[in-house]
Amino acid sequence: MNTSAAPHEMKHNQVLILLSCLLLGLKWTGIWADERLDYAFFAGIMLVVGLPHGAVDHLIHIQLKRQNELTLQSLLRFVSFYVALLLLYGTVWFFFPTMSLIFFILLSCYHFGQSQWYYFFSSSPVLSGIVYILWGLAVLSYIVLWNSSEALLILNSLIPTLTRDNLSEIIGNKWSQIPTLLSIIPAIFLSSKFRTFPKSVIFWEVVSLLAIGLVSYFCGLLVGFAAYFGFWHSTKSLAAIVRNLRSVHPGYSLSQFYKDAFVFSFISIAGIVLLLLSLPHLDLGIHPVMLFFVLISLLTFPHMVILEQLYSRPK
Ligand SMILES: CC1=C(/C=C/C(C)=C/C=C/C(C)=C/C=O)C(C)(C)CCC1
Repeated sequence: MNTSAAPHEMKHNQVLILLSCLLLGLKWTGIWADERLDYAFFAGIMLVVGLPHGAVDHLIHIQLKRQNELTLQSLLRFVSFYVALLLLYGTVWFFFPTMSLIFFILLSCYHFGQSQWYYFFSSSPVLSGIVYILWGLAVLSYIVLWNSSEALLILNSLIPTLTRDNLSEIIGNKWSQIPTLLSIIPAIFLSSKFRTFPKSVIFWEVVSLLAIGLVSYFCGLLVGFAAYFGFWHSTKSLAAIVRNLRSVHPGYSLSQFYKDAFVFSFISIAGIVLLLLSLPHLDLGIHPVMLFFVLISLLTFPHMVILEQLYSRPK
């Protein structure tokens, strides 16, 4: 348990809740109605925090390995490891898309839960792993199941058998109730923390889930995902990364972070834009947003391995 992190996580949650209210206000009043704004918001979030938060993994890696300096040799070794994992996972996606999607979703849920609730755990990797996955599943279900038509359109281009009819046969037509059911276990977990954490910390975690749910429900798939991914996941991971680097390089600042993140953010953006532009010529029959998620999953796979080491490091 890391109770000393609770106050700043609570403040962070409050700021993000405020941002979510602002977003909901813009949507409800009709000021934000143009669909092009949804795409612009999605792209903006990816550029400003989404991609950069995963672009200093090389620095975290050398810091965790207790090497003081980044040498050309250590950078090359790291990049080879990254590219090897990326290519391996890319090949698996190509041959086994359904299995890869399930793997990606479970890993993402774990990664999402970890960035939000890491401070509730210090040991017990099994319990924390289960709780992280369940938290992530609840949040992802708000985003995907409350926007199921949009989500199916994207998913269907990768897995043609994934249709509403086929899914209804498995889970019936009670889609929209699944997110509420999935919220029960994180809620039970939070109530078990009343004795060890201040009530206000628990309260703002509940409101955070509510805010993510409301934005997902009212703002559509793209904005719902971008708001969760950008506001909550990326800024929280980014804060953890900066805190970590600051523990070794006192005075490490946000502007230094963005300078350090520039090269790999630029390479990722250029790669994604290139692949999306060449999509019409590749004849893959895959929806551009789905291709984007596959590309993100490739970049995210090695990133999750590095962040796992950062969060599970003894405090
Ligand atoms: C929203 C959404 C999906 C899930 C996306 C996920 C799970 C993204 C995870 C990103 C991560 C983990 C980034 C890490 O930094 C699907 C199901 C692919 C398609 C429908 C829309």
